[in-house]
Order: sequence, then structure tokens, then C-alpha cells
Amino acid sequence: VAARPLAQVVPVPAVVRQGGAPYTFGEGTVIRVSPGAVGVGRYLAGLLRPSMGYPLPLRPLGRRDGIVLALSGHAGDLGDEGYRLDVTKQGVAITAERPAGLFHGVQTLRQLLPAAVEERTPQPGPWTVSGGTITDVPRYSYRGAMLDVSRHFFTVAEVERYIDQLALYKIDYLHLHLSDDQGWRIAISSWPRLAAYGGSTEVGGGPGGYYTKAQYEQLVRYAASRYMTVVPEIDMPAHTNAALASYGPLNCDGVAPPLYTGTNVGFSSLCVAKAVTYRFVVDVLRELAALTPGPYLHIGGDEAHSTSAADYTAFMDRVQPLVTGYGKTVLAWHEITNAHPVQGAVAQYWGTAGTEQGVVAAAKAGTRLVMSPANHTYLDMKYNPSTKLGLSWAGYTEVKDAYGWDPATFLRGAPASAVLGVEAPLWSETISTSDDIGYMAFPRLPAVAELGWSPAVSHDWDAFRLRLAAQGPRWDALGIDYYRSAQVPWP
Ligand SMILES: CC1=[NH+][C@H]2[C@@H](O1)O[C@H](CO)[C@@H](O)[C@@H]2O
Repeated sequence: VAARPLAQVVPVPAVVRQGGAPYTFGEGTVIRVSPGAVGVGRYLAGLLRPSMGYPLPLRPLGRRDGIVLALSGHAGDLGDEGYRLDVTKQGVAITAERPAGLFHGVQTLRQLLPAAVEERTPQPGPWTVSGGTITDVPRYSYRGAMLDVSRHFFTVAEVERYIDQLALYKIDYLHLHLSDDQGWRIAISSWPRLAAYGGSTEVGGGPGGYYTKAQYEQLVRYAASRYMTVVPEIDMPAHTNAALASYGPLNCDGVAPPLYTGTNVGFSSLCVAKAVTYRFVVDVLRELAALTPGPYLHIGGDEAHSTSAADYTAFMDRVQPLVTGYGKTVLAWHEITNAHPVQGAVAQYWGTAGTEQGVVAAAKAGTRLVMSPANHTYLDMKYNPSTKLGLSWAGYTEVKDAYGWDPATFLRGAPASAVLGVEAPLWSETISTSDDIGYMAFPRLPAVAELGWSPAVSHDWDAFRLRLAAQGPRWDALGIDYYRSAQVPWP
């Protein structure tokens, strides 16, 4: 079995030098780790032991043989997430400045092994990795995936499964859309009805659900163990029916509307004029900030069709300082640029044309961008008219569409330096199971992940589609029910 070319990896690494003797894992292979790399070593062992059937014991650094996970102990040109991977006859050495870099190197090593390595029962080898060197660093530091847990609720186990799938493609931010018209999904101690009542249903009228604080902290820890930072979103002032239904006083007329299980948007708004609204926002953001080790709180801001422009601006002027007051950075959908984005705020672009001059102007004035153009990155868009799941308001999105754009230039006129990275949102109006997530996210999520990680100069659909094809057998082994796009030459 010819060992896989080093450059076959998705996202494609920055620098690949193929050559030299391959390395073959065996009964005696050990995993040697720096003191700070024990967690990554345990993760790697957990990946390889079931399918290889080898003991793969963890050992301290010593002889340079077998698998080495070493932290360099000094700042260099690999940064927080980069790594170097050297394959020789003696073994595979992954070096990095930070554990996240080692973790990303492990994802690359994983992909250099046969797809059978993803099986959870002993598989025949050989477990050979081609000789050579990879030096790899990300193009963007923000490479996100969003899961809408409001329209349909997903359990901790279902989210953790998605986290594991995202880790394979070096995604480092998980944006959880925790509230919307159809469901409030995070327990807030000072406003208990938000989750207890506001989380009691979902699109289609199912049982919904919510995360207790302990469950949410479990998700944050699990994501962190895969070097992913959680970005919680409380969407405001629109997309708030679940909160408005839970507390009558939050409504301008004091009357709580019924819970909503449909899929319309833009009909709800917090009452901008009432003082209680800001007590609500302060309490929610305070409790959420306490649960969020990451730098961002996402305050939504999209589709405020039932909020006047003046009220929207007044609301955002009052709410953004609350986020920064808790030491967090504001993330919001790009409509925030119609108001006054505070210094340091990040706008998440979700348009389709790349011509919104208000967003361009804000970017020129210092607002940074996370790029999520809906006609390229929305994983809830149908692949084609016959796709059962998903929506089509932004058009049909095949794999080539997910890959065929440049985050640096999509928003025309915005400085490339304003772009922090990319994010692939998966809205869940029509998505309710892990299999649904897998079908819509694969193969398009890896395309967006490559746009976030790999150098612009490596962007090439003809090469990418071949590398993507080699991922198919991995997804089969991982039990991911992916869409077999005709654009990809699956093996
Ligand atoms: C930012 C944004 N707001 C809308 C829009 O994206 O489309 C999504 C469906 O594709 C929908 O669920 C969401 O509420």
C-alpha cells in the first residue's frame, strides 16, 4: 500500500517537503511527550490504539524515536497554532510552541495514516507514513463553525460529536447560537423561566431542551480539550420570542406572546424603551461571561425588522459597553455596523453580494470581520433542489461554492487586514440529528476550514477536490453520513 502523499491533508499545509524514508508504526512504538504535551499525547494514543491494536505507551522525551510531541519552549515562527512535523525512519516528530500547535500536528498525522485508523476495532496495517517534513501555520486565527441549538436543541453528546468532527479540520472556534424565537437553551439563574419555559419546545413543537450551567461548562471544557474556544450567542434585540414568551414584562405591552415553533424571522423585539430590558441584558451577559473563558460574547443583532433603526442603535449603544465591561469582545452579525460598533468590536458578515457599503465603511474605520457569506459558508443551504434538508434563500451551495471564494477580498473595498477569519454557520430549522449535521457539514465544512487555515497561494479547486475525495473513506470510518457530491472523485 503506497503511503499517502504528505500534501494530501485538508487543510493543505503551508510548506510540504516530501522525501526520505517512511515510518511504520509497530508494537514497540512509543509516544514521547514534553511535560506540557501529556494531554495531546493521551488524545493521540486514544485515536490510534483502538485501530492499530498497539500499546503505544506514553513516555517522557528521551531518545528521538517513535512519536515525539515536543514543545520548543520559546517563541518562534510557528506562533500559537503552528507546528512542524518530521517523518524519518526513526519516527514522527511533531514540534510546536504551544499545545494547540501539537494538537493541529496530530490532526495532520491522523490524515497521513490510512482511513482505517479511524475505526474503533483492530485493523490490519501497515501503518506507514511517508517520509518528509511539514511546516504549517494558519492563515487566519479565527476558523469557526456555528451550531444553531435554538431552532432544534442538540444534546451535550451531539455537540461533542460535532466538536470531534470539527477538530479533524483544525477549526478553533465553536459558536453556539443559544437563543432565538423558538428556544432559549442556557440556564440563567436570575431569570429561571428563560430555560425552563423558553427552552421547553423547538421548531415543529418537539420537547426542545436546554443546558444547565454544569452541562454548558462540560461543553466548554470538551471544546477546550480539542483546542476550540466556545463563542456563546444571545441574539438581541430581535430573535427573542423565547425570552419574551417567558417574561411578560419584557414586552412593551407587558403581555407574553405564546411560544413559537415556526420558522419565520424578524417578528420579535425586546422593548428598547423599558428599564427592565437592560436589567435582563445585564443579568444574562453577566452570567454568560462567567461561563465563558473565551474572549467573545456574540450579541446577535440580525434581522431587527420589528425594531426601529433609532431603537436598534440606542439598544446597541447601551448593550455593547456591558460586554466590554465584563472583559469580553463584542461579536455581532454585520447589521451592528448600522449602529455604532464599539472600539474592538467584530462584525460577522453574512451577506451574499459583498457590496454592503456600511460594513465596508466600518471595516475601514477599524471594525474587524468574521466572514460567513451565506451563499458560500451557510451549511444549512441545500446542495441542490433535490436536497431534502436545508433552506435555499441564499441559493444552492455545492462543494465548489463553499470553496470558491476568498475571505480577504469577498467584501469589496474592505481592508484585507480587517478579516479575522471565517465561520461556517449551520442553522437548524430543518436539522435535528447528528446525521443531519454530518450530511450538511460534510463535505462543505472542510472547504471553509481550508479557506481559514491554508495560504491563499495554495487555493486550487482541482487540487482540493482530489484531497477532499481522500477524506471520504475517513468519514465512512467515522460514521459520518456525508453528501457524495458529484463534483468530487470519491474513491
Ligand atoms: C444571521 C442570520 N439570521 C438568519 C439568517 O442568518 O438565515 C438563517 C437561515 O439560513 C436564519 O436561521 C437566521 O435566523
